[in-house]
Amino acid sequence: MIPDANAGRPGNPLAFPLSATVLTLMALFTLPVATVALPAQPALMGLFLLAVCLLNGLTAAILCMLLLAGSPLHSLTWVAAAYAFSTVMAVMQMLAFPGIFGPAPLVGGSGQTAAWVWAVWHAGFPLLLLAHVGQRLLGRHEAQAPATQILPVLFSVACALLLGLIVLGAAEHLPVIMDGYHYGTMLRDPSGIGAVVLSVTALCAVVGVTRLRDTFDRWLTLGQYAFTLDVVLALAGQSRYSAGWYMSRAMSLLCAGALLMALLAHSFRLYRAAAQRALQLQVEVVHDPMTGLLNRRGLLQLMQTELERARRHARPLALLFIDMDHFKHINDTYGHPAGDLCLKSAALQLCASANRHCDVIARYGGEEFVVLLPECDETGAGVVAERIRAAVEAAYDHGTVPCRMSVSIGLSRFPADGITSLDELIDAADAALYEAKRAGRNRVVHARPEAAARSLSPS
Ligand SMILES: Nc1nc2c(ncn2[C@@H]2O[C@H](COP(=O)(O)OP(=O)(O)OP(=O)(O)O)[C@@H](O)[C@H]2O)c(=O)[nH]1
Repeated sequence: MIPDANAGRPGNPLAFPLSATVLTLMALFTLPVATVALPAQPALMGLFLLAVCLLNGLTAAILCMLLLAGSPLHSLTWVAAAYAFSTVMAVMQMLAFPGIFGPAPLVGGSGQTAAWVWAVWHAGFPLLLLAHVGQRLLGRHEAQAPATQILPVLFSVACALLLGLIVLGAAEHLPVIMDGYHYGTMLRDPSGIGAVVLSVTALCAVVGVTRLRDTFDRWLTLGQYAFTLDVVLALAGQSRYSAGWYMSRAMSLLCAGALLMALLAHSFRLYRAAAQRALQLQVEVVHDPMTGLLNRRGLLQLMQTELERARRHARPLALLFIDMDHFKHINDTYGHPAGDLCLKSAALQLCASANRHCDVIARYGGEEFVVLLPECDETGAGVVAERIRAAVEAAYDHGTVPCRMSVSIGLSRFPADGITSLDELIDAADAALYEAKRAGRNRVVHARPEAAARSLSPS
């Protein structure tokens, strides 16, 4: 379902079964003592609802952001809606629960307002998950634009607000499901039975449709499993502040946190993959894939820096412009793969011949290379150029290429008369290279920039 998140990462296979086992054991240990009354902690309920609200809200927000960003998580749009619904209902329950903001509830005088908010909440969440299952069964999510996918979330928030406000305002007129702290009647009432049936149905539907195929399916299922246990334990407890009631709060938190953990792990993996790709692109954009040398873009970036450094510290800088001789003939006679092999071999000879740490070697384009030699005067550069020429020529004797090959090299230097910029340094070397070709190839020619400048200037 989400290829980008799970590519090559099946996740820890034990995490899901272990978590499900822990939830089951927690429920099994609690059920026999579910009705045991424990000390009332309304302030704890405030903290709990705040946490549930934050966890659900974060889950919904992250899902919405991923949806808007065009993530392939698009089939989770109704899941985002369900968590958004839970967020609003948690706020409603905070307002309706006595003892959080004062002895009386902030809104809704009736003692059963909070119970009705709970009933609506625990019917709405599984219903929205069933909508998610329906959407996956119909496969309707693929074609929708990212912004359209947020509509179910807006719809669920509107429903939660409307239903919540109705319950807050009219709970006194609804059937009685709360007697003091006791809500045992919900076990026989549609409000309780409905919540159980919907939760179990949603759980079975999620398992049946997703078949727990990927990480998200598993954590979504775990969240719904915790939600179902939340409903069962709350009803089994039959009254506020019973063991079952407290354990159901814990389950509610786990439901809110399960998918959030999976989303955070997903976001972390996405971020790490993006950061690695960005680094990789930074390298790729300045390198030639065939030879592994710098490409023209990378070379020009470095050259500018080296020229400024040479100018500032009055140090010499030399440039070799290198072109393979009769390379078209090599391609035509031996084929392009052989031509490529020759280029790679020539690149290796360049690296072996200009081997100072500061030397810069680049593939300028096609069968042209440039070697930049910082801290190297004309004599030294001539030695390196001759070494390169001889090494390329000797490659055939060493059996690394299928044919004889040679290079012509133009050498320019800085400082020199008439050379003040990068372009002039390159042009001077290029002109010298042209001289080398004209003079018969397989040779090194030193630039005479003053002469070149004179010859280029219109008479
Ligand atoms: N195999 C291969 N050939 C390339 C590559 N890049 C450029 N070439 C070839 O290099 C050849 C360059 O030919 P020309 O510019 O005519 O130069 P040349 O044949 O070397 O002749 P001179 O430079 O005058 O000695 C062309 O046939 C290009 O197709 C490459 O990456 N691989």
